[in-house]
Amino acid sequence: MLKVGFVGWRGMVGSVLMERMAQEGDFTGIEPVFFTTSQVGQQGPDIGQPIPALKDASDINELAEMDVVLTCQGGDYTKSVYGPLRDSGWKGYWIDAASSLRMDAQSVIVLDPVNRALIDRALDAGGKTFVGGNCTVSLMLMALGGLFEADAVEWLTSQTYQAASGAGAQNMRELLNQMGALNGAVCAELATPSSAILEIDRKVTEAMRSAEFPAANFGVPLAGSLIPWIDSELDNGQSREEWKGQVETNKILGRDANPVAVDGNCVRIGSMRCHSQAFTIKLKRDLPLADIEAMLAAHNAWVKVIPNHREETIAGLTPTVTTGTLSVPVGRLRKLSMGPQYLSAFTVGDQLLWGAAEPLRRMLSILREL
Ligand SMILES: NC(=O)C1=CN([C@@H]2O[C@H](COP(=O)(O)OP(=O)(O)OC[C@H]3O[C@@H](n4cnc5c(N)ncnc54)[C@H](OP(=O)(O)O)[C@@H]3O)[C@@H](O)[C@H]2O)C=CC1
Ligand SMILES: N[C@@H](CC(=O)OP(=O)(O)O)C(=O)O
Repeated sequence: MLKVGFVGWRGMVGSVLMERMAQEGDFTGIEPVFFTTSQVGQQGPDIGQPIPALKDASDINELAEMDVVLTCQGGDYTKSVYGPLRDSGWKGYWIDAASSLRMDAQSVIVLDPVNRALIDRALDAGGKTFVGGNCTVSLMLMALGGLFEADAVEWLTSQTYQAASGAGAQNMRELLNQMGALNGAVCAELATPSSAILEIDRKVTEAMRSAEFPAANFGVPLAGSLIPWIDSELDNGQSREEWKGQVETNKILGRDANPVAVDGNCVRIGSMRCHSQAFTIKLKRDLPLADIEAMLAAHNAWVKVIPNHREETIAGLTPTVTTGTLSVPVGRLRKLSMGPQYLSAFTVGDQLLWGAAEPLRRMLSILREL
């Protein structure tokens, strides 16, 4: 039975992973051991079976007892523990949510509905390090997998609308506090139907710009606004989040030698945990729209093609309907006026599920079946 050490299980991504594993009965058939960076000796999560007290996540000897270490603890943890653990001679499987090891030559970025063959080849070749992809990249490939599988994409540009959850749990709270602060600034006027909208707008703007506005985590207002920069700044003018688009897409697809160009703008908006993305896709050939829809729909069990009509779109292609589900709706599919090889598409996905926890859960299942 696989001895699996879980690190980061009580964080936001880790909690979603625990929930999914419980739903799928994934704790049967493994021996789970829970680790912590702050609560050594305390009780681990209730998973319906006895588990030992929490172990120290920095203890290399304890980690080396595991067949698999699955971490959602974050990049700093990975950087401090992975090297020493491997250097100790540990030959176990490392499954990670953080980005630090993604581009490492030894690691595979896992998204099995898209790259199961590549994962299997890596396992056959003795690969031991499997990392979840960036959320926008994974969600894009779940939505557009059919087009990539058919090698129909010449290049792609994406404009993202990324949720607060991508920045962490505190940021989700801050978004709600910002919404509350905006409402609080004008609740008297809102209760009076005759109050002037421009006066309401002036007060909202004043509240947003005030030094008291709760923005310690985002640094600036998100509610009532947006933030067109995610992650750090690179020398070429891209944000790191934008850079991940091309490098991770091609690594997942195993196309490093013949990469597809992927670039765009990554923007934080006031959604809770669903990332949305608008794509302009240059196709390699002029495919009929019906064929494109069929290709996309057939690619995996979670993608859902939404007909390009107003009612279906506003009912089925939003964060509100998608949040908390594994469904990846893709719609607004139409040829652009630039020509028949230019396709427009829009997708939404839960960034904590397919964007983070689900590929890791499924990688563990693949190991369990070996
Ligand atoms: N947020 C996202 O959208 C995505 C995140 N990731 C990766 O996953 C990593 C973890 O992200 P995320 O889950 O947001 O991190 P969290 O900040 O929610 O959790 C990280 C750790 O913080 C510790 N912690 C301290 N106080 C608390 C508390 N009150 N509640 C829960 N945990 C607490 C826990 O460690 P301990 O039990 O040891 O104290 C926990 O494992 C990221 O750094 C990133 O690398 C990957 C994809 C998407
Ligand atoms: N950067 C993503 C979330 C995330 O954690 O991404 P990554 O796993 O690539 O660091 C966002 O802010 O929406």
